[in-house]
Amino acid sequence: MRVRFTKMQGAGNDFVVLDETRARLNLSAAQYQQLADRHFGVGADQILSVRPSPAAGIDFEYVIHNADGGEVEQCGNGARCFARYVLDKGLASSPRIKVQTLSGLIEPRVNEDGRVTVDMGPPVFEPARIPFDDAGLDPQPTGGWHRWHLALGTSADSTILPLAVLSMGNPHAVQEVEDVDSAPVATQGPKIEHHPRFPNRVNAGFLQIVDRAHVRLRVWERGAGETLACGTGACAAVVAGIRLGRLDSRVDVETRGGLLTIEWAGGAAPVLMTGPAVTVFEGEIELPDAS
Ligand SMILES: N[C@H](CCC[C@H](N)C(=O)O)C(=O)O
Repeated sequence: MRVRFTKMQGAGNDFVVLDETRARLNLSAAQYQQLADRHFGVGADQILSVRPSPAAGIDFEYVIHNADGGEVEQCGNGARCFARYVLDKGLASSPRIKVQTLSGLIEPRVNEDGRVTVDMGPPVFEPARIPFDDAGLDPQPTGGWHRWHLALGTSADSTILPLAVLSMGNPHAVQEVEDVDSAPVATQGPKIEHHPRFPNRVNAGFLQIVDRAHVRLRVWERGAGETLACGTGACAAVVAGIRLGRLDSRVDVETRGGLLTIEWAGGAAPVLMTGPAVTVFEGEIELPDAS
């Protein structure tokens, strides 16, 4: 089947955007994987589908698939590109929209300077809602950092990691490192992603705190591997640092693909994420029929 797409990126996290406002493409997991494949397809970290409003008062449905073909609850960098796309394509009449995702409503707004701010909703800490199996772990997270000490392996000498675990609609496990450039992202990332205490797997963040308003971050993403930036990962890392008492309520997050700004007033307040959203090219691809 022939598929028209728009390639976009937000801080280097890259996407194939599909307009399904007039008709569903009904793609299979294998076809999503094909679109995301950097050798045999277009190449992307995630595939974003723009679908019609599901209910009054909501402008669009926003559906996200990882490069591995699996559907997920949320994608922050993708939300900024989604807002840019529907405005540029004339599908939205306002720069501020309400969007339904698997994890609930988010509100992106395209700013005058072209950057996009998204109300990502409040973070979630209850293990069952992340989901995270904390059975048998220290119920009172130690050291102020609301974190659990997780063994990466089963042998006596396996690494024990102090991980902050929370959800931004999708699950995140964040650890503090001295220097992101030397952090063991490629080796520890997959072990954390597939750790049995995360029944739906997890995104693994590696956070370096530079000062109270500036951090550096790398993320091994569930279903995509290390990406140049992760919007929900930036939200989760800043929320964890604020709960630790180490960060202010507005933080610049330096990622390998660009700068994101995260704001959170604490408690049940929403997390606001601001960053770039760029259209790279338009194209068409011949996809093998659903398998
Ligand atoms: N890999 C994530 C989805 C994409 C999140 C990321 N690209 C972002 O900008 O938030 C997950 O499986 O939950």
